[in-house]
Amino acid sequence: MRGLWTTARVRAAEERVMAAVPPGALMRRAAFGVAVVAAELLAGRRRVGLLVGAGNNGGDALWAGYHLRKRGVTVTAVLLEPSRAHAEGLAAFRRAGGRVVDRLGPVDLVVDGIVGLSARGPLRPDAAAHVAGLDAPVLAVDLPSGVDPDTGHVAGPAVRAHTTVTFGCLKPVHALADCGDVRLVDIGLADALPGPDLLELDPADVGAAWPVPGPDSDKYTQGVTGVAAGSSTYPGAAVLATGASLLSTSGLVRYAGPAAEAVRAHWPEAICTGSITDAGRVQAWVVGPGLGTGLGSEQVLRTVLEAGVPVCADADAITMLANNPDLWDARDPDTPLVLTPHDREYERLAGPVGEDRVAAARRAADKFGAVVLLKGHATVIASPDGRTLVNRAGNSWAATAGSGDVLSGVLGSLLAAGLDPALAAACATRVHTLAAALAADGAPIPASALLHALPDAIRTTRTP
Ligand SMILES: NC(=O)C1=CN([C@@H]2O[C@H](COP(=O)(O)OP(=O)(O)OC[C@H]3O[C@@H](n4cnc5c(N)ncnc54)[C@H](OP(=O)(O)O)[C@@H]3O)[C@@H](O)[C@H]2O)[C@@H](O)CC1
Ligand SMILES: Nc1ncnc2c1ncn2[C@@H]1O[C@H](COP(=O)(O)OP(=O)(O)O)[C@@H](O)[C@H]1O
Ligand SMILES: [K+]
Repeated sequence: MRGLWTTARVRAAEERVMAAVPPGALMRRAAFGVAVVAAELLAGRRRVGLLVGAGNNGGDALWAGYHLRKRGVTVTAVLLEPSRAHAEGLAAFRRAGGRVVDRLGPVDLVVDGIVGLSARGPLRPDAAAHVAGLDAPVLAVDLPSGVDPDTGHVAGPAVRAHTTVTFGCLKPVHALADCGDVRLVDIGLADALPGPDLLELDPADVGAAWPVPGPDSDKYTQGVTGVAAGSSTYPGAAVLATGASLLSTSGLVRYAGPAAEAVRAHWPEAICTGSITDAGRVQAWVVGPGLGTGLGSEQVLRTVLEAGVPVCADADAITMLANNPDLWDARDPDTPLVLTPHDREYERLAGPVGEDRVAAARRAADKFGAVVLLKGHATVIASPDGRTLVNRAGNSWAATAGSGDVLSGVLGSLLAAGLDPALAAACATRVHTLAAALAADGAPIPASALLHALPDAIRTTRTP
């Protein structure tokens, strides 16, 4: 499990540590770390260009330039605001033989020291002009300039980093935006940091949490998943969600709804019935994918919410809850509910997502007293108890019709197994992401291919 800390808390920790170490010590450690990674990326090549902004991020770049000069690398620097460039860093850089230039010529690596934790908004025009002309890989100092450190939002021109070297701890940007390969350099902040603001699961965390049958298990003890999804118009959603539940658990999966024939044809092991009223007992429900939003579907949703077991409400279930707030009354507030909206569904439910997806997920989790899984390339999972988990897909192969149905099926089986709902949501998201990468392997895939990669994805998390 990796923690991520917002800039306000990083700054507070830095201040505490800075008071206890010699002046400039933190920057020296940070810059040395940048130089080590730069040397590794250079792999024997010898030309580095620095883009240097007005603050300490530029200072890091200049000191890294100093260390690279000491290793015999040719280093040139563009100072975006010469009068505000970090004075000691610039003096050291020049002393070591670094040259200040107006524009970077041909180089093998660019070090982005334009802006770091104080970044606000996209790159300003002069910085953007220097970045636009780059054709060498970029090593970003702390974060790619132009990307918001706390939200990962990119509102205009920004650096695209091959690698990012960050210091002391990870920040939200590193899980929410594309920072390339992220390297963490220890500058001695750990003891000064409070608990993290965000968490990101490692595959091993997922493997450790995944329910597996033991000697005393049978099909009932592992939790029975109920799937209330699909319609005569959209039977595929039911097939995908039920299949995903079946492939995520060794326990039993029941399907209830008008797509029973289609589900049975694809998944003979599912127990299928045409109506929610004779579905039998389950330990969690998945409701919504392809269900429709008519009166009959509202009744299905009401029945599920009244069942007193954890519920994953997806797709049409979310739309119904948004259109008809009376449906909330059917819910037992003490029973876990996980809402899995994409941005448009979120908007129906709780207004525009806005630039800060973490804040949006937390708002809705508070408002509804539910775990909210806000889907996207970076998925944010907020629990009403304040925990927030993030998962960055790293590839976009899952952006295909029906892949959300697969996610809700996986999540339902983890809820039925009794996992904490926020952990269940984060594990399901992570495995979904891994399955997409494994299935795609560089080429587009339909959601059914993602579905069939679930066992391999789960296996990956369980392999030490
Ligand atoms: N504190 C520590 O102990 C350590 C800190 N360390 C390092 O310090 C970094 C933080 O440094 P920092 O706070 O000096 O500011 P920084 O991010 O360099 O910004 C400078 C100025 O840029 C400007 N600017 C803003 N937005 C912009 C944009 N979009 N496009 C262009 N320019 C923009 C804005 O100037 P303005 O013109 O608005 O006054 C802002 O004030 C941190 O990320 C890490 O690298 C490490 O050495 C480890 C120890
Ligand atoms: N650009 C993207 N990169 C990675 N994953 C994505 C991207 N866009 C969507 N996804 C993932 O794909 C799934 C899509 O779900 P959803 O929008 O509900 O699709 P559908 O309703 O067609 O099943 C979600 O798990 C989401 O996180
Ligand atoms: K930077």
